[in-house]
Amino acid sequence: MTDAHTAHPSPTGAVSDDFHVFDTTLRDGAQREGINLTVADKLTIARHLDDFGVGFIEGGWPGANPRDTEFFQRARAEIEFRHAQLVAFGATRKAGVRVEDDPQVAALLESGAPVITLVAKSHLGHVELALRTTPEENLAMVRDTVAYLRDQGRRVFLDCEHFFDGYALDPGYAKQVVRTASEAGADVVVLCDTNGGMLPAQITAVVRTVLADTGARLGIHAQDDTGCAVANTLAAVDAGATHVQCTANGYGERVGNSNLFPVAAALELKYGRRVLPEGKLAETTRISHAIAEVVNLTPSTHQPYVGVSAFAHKAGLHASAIKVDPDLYQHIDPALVGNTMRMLVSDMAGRASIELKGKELGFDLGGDRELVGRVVARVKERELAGYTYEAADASFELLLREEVQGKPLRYFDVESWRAIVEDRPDGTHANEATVKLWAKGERIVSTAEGNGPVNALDRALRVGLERIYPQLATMELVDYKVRILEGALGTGSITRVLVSTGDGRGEWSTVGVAENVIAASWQALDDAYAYGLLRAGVEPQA
Ligand SMILES: CC(=O)SCCNC(=O)CCNC(=O)[C@H](O)C(C)(C)COP(=O)(O)OP(=O)(O)OC[C@H]1O[C@@H](n2cnc3c(N)ncnc32)[C@H](O)[C@@H]1OP(=O)(O)O
Ligand SMILES: CC(=O)C(=O)O
Repeated sequence: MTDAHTAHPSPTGAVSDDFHVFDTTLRDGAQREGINLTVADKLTIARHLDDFGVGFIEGGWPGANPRDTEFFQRARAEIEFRHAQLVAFGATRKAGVRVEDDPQVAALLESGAPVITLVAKSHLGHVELALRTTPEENLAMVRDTVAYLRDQGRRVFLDCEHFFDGYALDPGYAKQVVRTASEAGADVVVLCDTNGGMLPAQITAVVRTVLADTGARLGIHAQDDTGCAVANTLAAVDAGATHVQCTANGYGERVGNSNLFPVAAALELKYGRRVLPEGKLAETTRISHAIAEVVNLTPSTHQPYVGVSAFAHKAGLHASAIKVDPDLYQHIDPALVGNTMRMLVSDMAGRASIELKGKELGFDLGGDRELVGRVVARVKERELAGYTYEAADASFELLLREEVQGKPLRYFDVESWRAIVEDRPDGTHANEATVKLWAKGERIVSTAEGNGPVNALDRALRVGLERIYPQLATMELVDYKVRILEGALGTGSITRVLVSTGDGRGEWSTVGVAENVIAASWQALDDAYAYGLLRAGVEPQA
C-alpha cells in the first residue's frame, strides 16, 4: 500500500490536518438550481477557495459528465494549489461488480486527485430500495472501494448519505458502515444529513454516540432544509467532529448547504480554532462576493458576516450606544472578516445616528445639538413623505450640507422643464424633453430626445450643462428604480424613484418623490448630478 500522505504531500501553506475545512461548492454547490458552471468558472472558484485557505476542494464527479472530467485535468495542469488539496467525488462500486472493473471507480483514479470522497449508503431503506441490494453487499461495496483506492495511494473520505435518518431507523447498521469504512482505511467518515431535516440537539447526540462507539474520525455534511445547516455543523463539532463540509455562500442542492463563511468565522472567532491560514479570515467578505460574481448570483445583502447589511445599523437606540462603543451592538469587529460598519439614516434615526453618519461623511456634528436635531426632524418629515435615505446616501449628504451651510448646494437653478410623450399611429412613441436652466449666470435652454421621457430629460439636462460642467461627461446612470408608495390610490399614488449614478471611480444613490413619476425622476437626477459635481471637486455656485 502506498501512503497517501507521502504520494500527495499537503500544499506548503496548508493549516494543520487535525481539523478539516472541506469545501464542496464545485460539487454540492453546483447542484443548486440556477447554478450552471463552465470549466473556466470552476477553475476560477477553485482559485478563490484556495486563496481563502480551505484545506480541501471537492471539484466534482469525474466521469459523471465531460465538464467535471475536464475540470480535474485542467486543475492539475493550471492551478498550483497553495493551501488546498483537490478532491474527486464518486460512489462506491456498483453492487455485484468487482471494484477493479467499475468504470466509475476508474474515473476517480484517472482524475489524478490525491483525495477521493466516496458516497455510500448507511440507511437500510436506501440499501434495499435505491441500491436494490443486501446490507452485507453494501458493506462489501464500502470495504472494497475504500481499500482499493487506498491501495492506489489515495486518501479516502467516506460520505455516509442519509446517516442521521438511517441511524434513527437502525443505529447498529449505520454504525457498522462507519466501522467498515474506517477499518478499510477511510481517514474520515462523514455523517451526512442528506435530507437536511435534523436539528442541532439531534446532531450533537448522534455524533457523540457514534464517536464513542466506533472511534472513527468523523466529519459532518449538513443540508439546510431546516435552516440549521450552520448550527448543525457546529453542533457536530461540539460533539467531536473534526471535518466540516461546507459550500461558499451556502449554495447547494434544494435550499442549500452549510455556509462556509459563517462556519469558518465561527470556528476562528468563537471557538478560537485556527482553521484558515494567517490573515485569511479578513478576506472572507471579498471571497464570498467574488464567488457570487462567478456563479452569477447577487450576493445576499443579509448574509451573516459578509452581507453589506451584516454590520449596518438603523435603529437610533443602537446608534446612541455605538457612538460610545461599537461593540455594544456588534458581535465582532467587522474588519475581522473584511466587512465594514455602516450607519443607516431613516425615520428610525436619532441624534446619534446622524452624528455617526455625519462622521462617516467627514462632518463633525458632535457639538451642535440644535443642528443635529434639525437634521433628524427633516429626515423624519421627508421619510414620512416617502423619501428613503438609507438607500440614498448622496441625497442625505446634500440634505446634511444644506443644514450645515444654511443653504442648498447649487450648481444650477431650474427655471422649468417639460417632457412630452407622443403616441404615433404606428404604435411607436417619440419622447422629447426641454429644460430651461441657469448656471454660472447663463440661461440655458436645451432639448433632447430619448428612449423614454426620463431618458429624454436626463439627456436634455446633460446636453445643456456639459459645456459648463465638462465633468458630467464621465457620469452615467447605472440603475433606476421606481416604487409606488400608496398602492391603493392607483395611478394617483405617490412615486419614489431611486437613481444610482457612476463616474468610473464609484457609485452614489439619490432619491426623488412626487405624485408624478417624471417629477420624482427629475428630483433624483438633480441630486445625482449635483452630488457628482461635488465629488468631482467642482465649486458650487455662490
Ligand atoms: C446526496 C448527493 O448529493 S450525492 C451526489 C449526487 N450527484 C449527482 O448525482 C450528480 C452526478 N450524477 C450523474 O451524473 C449520474 O447520476 C451518474 C453518472 C452518477 C450515474 O448515472 P446513471 O448511471 O445513468 O445512473 P442513475 O443516475 O440513473 O442512478 C444511479 C445509480 O447509482 C447507484 N448508486 C447510488 N448510490 C450509490 C452508491 N453509494 N454506491 C454505488 N452505487 C450507487 C444507484 O443504485 C443507481 O444504480 P442503477 O444504475 O443500477 O440503477
Ligand atoms: C453527500 C451529500 O451531498 C449528502 O449526503 O447530502
